[in-house]
Amino acid sequence: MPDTRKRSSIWLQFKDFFFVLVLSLSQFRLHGSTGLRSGSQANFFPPLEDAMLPSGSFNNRMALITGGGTGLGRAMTATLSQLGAQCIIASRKLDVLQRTAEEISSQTGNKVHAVQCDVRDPQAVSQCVDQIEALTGLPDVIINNAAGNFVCPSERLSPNAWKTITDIVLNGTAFVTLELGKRLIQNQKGASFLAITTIYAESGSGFVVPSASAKAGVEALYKSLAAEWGRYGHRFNIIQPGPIRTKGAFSRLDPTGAFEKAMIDRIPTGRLGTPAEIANLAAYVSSNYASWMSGAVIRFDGGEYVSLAGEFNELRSVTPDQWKLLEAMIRKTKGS
Ligand SMILES: CCCCCCCCC/C=C\C=C\C(=O)SCCNC(=O)CCNC(=O)[C@H](O)C(C)(C)COP(=O)(O)OP(=O)(O)OC[C@H]1O[C@@H](n2cnc3c(N)ncnc32)[C@H](O)[C@@H]1OP(=O)(O)O
Ligand SMILES: NC(=O)C1=CN([C@@H]2O[C@H](COP(=O)(O)OP(=O)(O)OC[C@H]3O[C@@H](n4cnc5c(N)ncnc54)[C@H](OP(=O)(O)O)[C@@H]3O)[C@@H](O)[C@H]2O)C=CC1
Repeated sequence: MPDTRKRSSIWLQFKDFFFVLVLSLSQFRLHGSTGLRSGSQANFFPPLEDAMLPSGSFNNRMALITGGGTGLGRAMTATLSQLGAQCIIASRKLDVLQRTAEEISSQTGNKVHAVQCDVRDPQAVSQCVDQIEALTGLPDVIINNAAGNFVCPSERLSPNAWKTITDIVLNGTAFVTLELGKRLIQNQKGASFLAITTIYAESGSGFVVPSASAKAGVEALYKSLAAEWGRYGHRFNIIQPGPIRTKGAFSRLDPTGAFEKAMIDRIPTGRLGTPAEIANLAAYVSSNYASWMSGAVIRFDGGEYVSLAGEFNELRSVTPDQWKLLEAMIRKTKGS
């Protein structure tokens, strides 16, 4: 390579490295390196971490949680297990699942089973359900939580990138739901189905377009089945979480941490959600206390969605003195 081209390629690599470094350092300086980052108004809204439902609420009940080895799925599994459920967690990485299952079982005293399953593959899903039937019988609670996502400008997406995300999120949820739904119907057993989507399933969002499209499809699937399969004893509900720190989500959606402060600043409750909070909500929706709830779409986001939606919401930054001036200006227009 000629010297000038070599020098410019080294400079480009250095520039990329410098960009990431500056983003990471500014983030560290503003918020510290770890922990639940929050603004001062978060003091009004402290998260409660303990299980909300009475103990034993899930005694003699079986729950399947896809993606239950990590993040939010793990928290939901821990709560259901603590409340008496026998849980089955399913995803691709058996070692991760087994570690989580052992940790939760040893804390709650209730068995957690680990079953390997790639939800993109309908045959694997069918085999996974065979395994579940043999281990525990058909579940009473199904939580479709597994997902894949990354931020990427849409013009950079390959067909396989699109297919990978939509296969995990939409097809995966459909395969699990249809396989279990059919077998439950055959056995005349009702169940609670819950899908974890996200707030942008409703609004759409740039830079996560395969995820937004697939999550919107999941919502249509669950609302449709809520109408069709009530007659078989099935309930279908949806939780749309806002941002909750997990390694899986944050490492793929904000890898440098540079966008986090702006995100928290626009959340009216001034903080991220916690895994325990969504686990309590998922437990309630999946429990018999919610037996009249079906077809519901529950937004659980600290107010982020409405905050992003209202075009005047940025006026929060106007000070009382500035309001005096603005009001005077507006009042002067009387009669004009
Ligand atoms: C503004 C601040 C935001 C802060 C956080 C906000 C939080 C709010 C969150 C809201 C919603 C969240 C929704 C979520 O779903 S979060 C959960 C995220 N968790 C996961 O994604 C876990 C599982 N993910 C994975 O296993 C991988 O990331 C996977 C890529 C989705 C699948 O892995 P695998 O099957 O091994 O796929 P490949 O690596 O073979 O890739 C397939 C295909 O995709 C292309 N690709 C992969 N990564 C990227 C990328 N970053 N950019 C562009 N393209 C990518 C890859 O090249 C392959 O395509 P091809 O064969 O054409 O090369
Ligand atoms: N954290 C957040 O801020 C938000 C999260 N959500 C949603 O919450 C849910 C959980 O996300 P979160 O806990 O943050 O992220 P994680 O990355 O921790 O969870 C995703 C899980 O999906 C599993 N998974 C991925 N691909 C497959 C596959 N092909 N087959 C089976 N399982 C698969 C993964 O396990 P494995 O790798 O072993 O397969 C993993 O356990 C997702 O539905 C996500 O969209 C929604 C809004 C906000």
